[in-house]
Amino acid sequence: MSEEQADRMIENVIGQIGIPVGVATNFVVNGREVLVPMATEEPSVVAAASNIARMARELGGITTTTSEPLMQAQIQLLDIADPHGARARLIESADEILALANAQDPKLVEIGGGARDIRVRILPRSEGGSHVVVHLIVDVADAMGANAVNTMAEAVAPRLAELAGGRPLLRILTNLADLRLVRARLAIPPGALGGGQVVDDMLAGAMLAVDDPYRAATHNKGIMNGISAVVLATGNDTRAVEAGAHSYAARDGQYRALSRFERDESGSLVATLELPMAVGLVGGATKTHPAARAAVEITEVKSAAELGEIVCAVGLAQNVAAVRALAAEGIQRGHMGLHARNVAIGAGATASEVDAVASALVADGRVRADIAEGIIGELRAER
Ligand SMILES: CC(C)(COP(=O)([O-])OP(=O)([O-])OC[C@H]1O[C@@H](n2cnc3c(N)ncnc32)[C@H](O)[C@@H]1OP(=O)([O-])[O-])[C@@H](O)C(=O)NCCC(=O)NCCSC(=O)C[C@@](C)(O)CC(=O)[O-]
Ligand SMILES: NC(=O)C1=CN([C@@H]2O[C@H](COP(=O)(O)OP(=O)(O)OC[C@H]3O[C@@H](n4cnc5c(N)ncnc54)[C@H](O)[C@@H]3O)[C@@H](O)[C@H]2O)C=CC1
Repeated sequence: MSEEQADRMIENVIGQIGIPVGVATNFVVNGREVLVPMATEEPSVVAAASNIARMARELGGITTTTSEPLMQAQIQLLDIADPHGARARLIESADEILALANAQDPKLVEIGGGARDIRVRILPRSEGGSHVVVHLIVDVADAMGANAVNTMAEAVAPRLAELAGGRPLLRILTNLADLRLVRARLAIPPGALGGGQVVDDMLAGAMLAVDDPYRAATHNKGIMNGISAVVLATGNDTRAVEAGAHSYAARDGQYRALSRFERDESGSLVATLELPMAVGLVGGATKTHPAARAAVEITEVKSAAELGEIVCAVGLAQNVAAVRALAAEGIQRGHMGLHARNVAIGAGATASEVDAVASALVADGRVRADIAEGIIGELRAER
């Protein structure tokens, strides 16, 4: 991206930060071969996703589904004397409110999207009384949708307040986009994973992440290694997707794993993942960032829904890779093997020394800065 383009994208630009973009290979998603661009600074992430995508091919690759692209804006209403009466009045006027919302975005309506419904929630308020919150549900088509729904929310808020008999306060989308869910499933025979004991141990390890928030945080971080990398590469909003994922992981009141691991009747590992997925092909930086546009082209997707499904497939593959490594040889062998080049550079290796130092670190088995410094010293003494 040129400096001029960057300067138009955000404020007070002083530079740009380069993140490597790798391509995950071996992915078959809903029967289609897909190359997936991943932007990440972390070694072994691209390799791990490619590794499990390869293993999943034997039983047909990764299968995904998605719900409608429905985003929700929240409009908070204050000073309501009769919350239940207000709720009834608002629902009685739903058609008027939807028409007012749709008048804000003729382009979205023209392509088949637009405001679809309202929901009125009455929630207990911690300091006593209740909150009245209206959800405006909008089909955002191929957009991430935040700007689209926020514009509608601000436009309808005064009329909502009038109908409810109070005043509006917050008018903003929720990142807990639980009406815009994406799901992925894969199956791998035990032989490919290292045998039946490895599968049993993967199930036991994954179950700890269902029951224990300390483990769930790390398990889900592994999922987000894949998800955030594709979201970033395609110019989408990583914070929005991350907020959606983590809030969905805590939807029953306890933070849990986003994925589930089981064995099917033939003994194969079956892994599934479901989470909100607010990504778009129009709007935000997806169209303005040249590298993001090129990344989307690599995936050959035609809709935001399809992009979201691929993102989810990569998250699942990444998760299975990490849990397999943890249940088998441990994470350090594969991860540190690929991290060795970073350790070598950090220890001062020059471009011509990096590969030799990394290989020596892997052979030594101790991928550490002090060992790397010693190896560099030896190499230079030999010259
Ligand atoms: C790293 C591997 C894949 C090695 O796995 P391996 O079996 O030792 O390596 P391999 O050389 O036999 O390669 C197997 C396949 O991996 C891929 N692969 C392998 N190397 C490359 C490479 N250089 N470039 C591109 N692709 C690569 C490639 O698909 C290859 O198949 P091939 O193409 O050769 O037929 C494996 O050990 C692995 O999957 N480890 C998991 C690594 C991981 O999860 N890293 C994330 C960082 S750790 C973390 O942040 C999350 C965590 C772990 O805390 C989450 C959690 O706790 O749940
Ligand atoms: N909490 C959050 O997550 C927030 C995120 N944002 C930011 O909002 C941006 C995304 O907002 P958007 O509404 O997606 O962007 P946008 O407003 O740039 O684009 C969406 C608009 O594009 C038009 N459009 C044209 N073709 C379309 C198609 N095929 N499908 C759908 N719309 C089409 C529609 O008029 C639609 O309203 C991101 O940059 C995000 O970072 C902004 C505020 C809050």
